[in-house]
Amino acid sequence: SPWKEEPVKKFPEDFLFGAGSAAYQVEGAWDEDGKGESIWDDFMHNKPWLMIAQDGSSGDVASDSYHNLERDIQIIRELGLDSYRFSISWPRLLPSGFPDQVNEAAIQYYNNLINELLKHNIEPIVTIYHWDLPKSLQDLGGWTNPNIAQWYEDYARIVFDNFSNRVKLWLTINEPNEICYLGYGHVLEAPALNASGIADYLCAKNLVIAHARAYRLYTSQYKPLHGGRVGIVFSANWHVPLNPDSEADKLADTLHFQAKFGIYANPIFGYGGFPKEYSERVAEKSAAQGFPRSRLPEFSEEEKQFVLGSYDFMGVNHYTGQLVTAENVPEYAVPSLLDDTGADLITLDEWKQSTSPWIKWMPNSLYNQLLELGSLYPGVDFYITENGWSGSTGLVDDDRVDYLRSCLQQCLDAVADGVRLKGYYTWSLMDSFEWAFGYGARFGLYEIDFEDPKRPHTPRKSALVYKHIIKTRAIDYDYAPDSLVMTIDEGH
Ligand SMILES: CCCCCCCCCCCCC/C=C/[C@@H](O)[C@H](CO[C@@H]1O[C@H](CO)[C@@H](O)[C@H](O)[C@H]1O)NC(=O)CCCCCCCCCCCCCCCCC
Repeated sequence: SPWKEEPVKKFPEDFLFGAGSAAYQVEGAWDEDGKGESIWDDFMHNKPWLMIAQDGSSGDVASDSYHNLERDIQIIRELGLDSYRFSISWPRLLPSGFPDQVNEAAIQYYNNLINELLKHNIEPIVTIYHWDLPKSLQDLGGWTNPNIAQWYEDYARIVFDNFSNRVKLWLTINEPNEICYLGYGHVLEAPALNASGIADYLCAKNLVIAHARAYRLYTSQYKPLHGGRVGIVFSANWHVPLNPDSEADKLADTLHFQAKFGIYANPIFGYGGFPKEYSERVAEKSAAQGFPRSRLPEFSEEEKQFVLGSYDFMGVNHYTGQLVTAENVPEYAVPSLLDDTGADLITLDEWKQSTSPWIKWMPNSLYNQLLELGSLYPGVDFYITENGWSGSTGLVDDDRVDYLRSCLQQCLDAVADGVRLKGYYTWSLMDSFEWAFGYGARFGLYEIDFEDPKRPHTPRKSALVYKHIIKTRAIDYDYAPDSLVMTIDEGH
């Protein structure tokens, strides 16, 4: 392999280096040009007390990308990215949620973005759904209503009809666990349903079927014409038993992994349906709690076969890791997913803390995660679709530089050890609306001044370091930029 023969490990020429964003986090223009209301518009406007930031912020204007397409293209070109990840807003494209009206202004905006990227040889990778469900569909039950699989396929068809002649890499859904568990099981994300152990499980089944419908639609009708590839994005943070010799900790780790990852990945990439151990656990708990059937729904044999194998690759979002234990587990709500797992999560004080309370720097977590995924799903191609470090305002972001280099080194090491990793997208291109944390957690390679109506952008040190890595396709730990000035290089 070329990876092992190089004295300094280098990324191959066809490895995609990118950066990412999501519509609600950057676009703004929340009610302009015919856009419909999303569950995040509703959450921020009507339930602000649920926000962690408690500052009344919202994505109404965000980074104002809807009005600053040229600026976004400029910074992507300055960085020399091979690829840019962005999402399409379902309520911007289909204001009612259904294809009865298709918003021409949305088609125009995404067409312009895609065309500009291609003009500069930047490969678009498009997320079809990154959390901004039309509120009208949530009023009908959202992801807990089995009809959503059909609604999502209808939406995906409009997306493919308009953009698949130019977009070759598709991500159906971003982070099922965060959608279902944090949004339907908790109040940490929209729609804040707070019905864990029931709504999150209904969501999980409907979501993987929706994904499979979009995948099969693409494969039968668009792939023969355009030859693209379709995947789904999971959040995969690294977990190991706190005490590797404890059978109880090992079981808690397995069940926790299945609850947060396996119930989404196994139906598509594994042996079909929900994972066996977790299904048995929830069935036992449900019976003991007086439910007439398991709270975890079942797949029919036909559904299992329809979903199984519905992928061309797996997108992986990775930020951190935790240790899992069955000891001193808090009294979780009953029923709830956490109660079903019987697990508690621990982090160590010596791991560096980011601005986001849930991200600590667990050494080597990305390498370990990639190795585990590579061995669980041999032959599958992977992309790191998100990885990043949150800080605060300021341009000299040395922690982010260190984290970036370390994570890219772990990618190189994983590939050298046989993992089929095809690309890496840092999160994120620019500062953006960080969900329940508002503008308090900054992930951007570019800083955005949210106080200024023009939303000016300024490169951080990490932007220059990432640019150098992309250009040389290697990690030079001694590289330090002379200044923080960014320009577009010849050929970009
Ligand atoms: C008695 C027990 C009560 C149980 C309460 C359960 C609470 C669960 C807490 C779970 C916290 C973990 C949240 C992590 C979410 C991330 O996976 C997710 C990643 O999303 C992607 O990342 C980008 C950066 O965030 C984002 O911009 C991008 O769009 C997206 O694709 N991130 C989010 O969902 C953002 C909002 C998270 C809100 C979390 C609130 C955390 C509250 C405090 C947690 C304490 C930390 C404990 C650490 C260990 C826990 C796992």
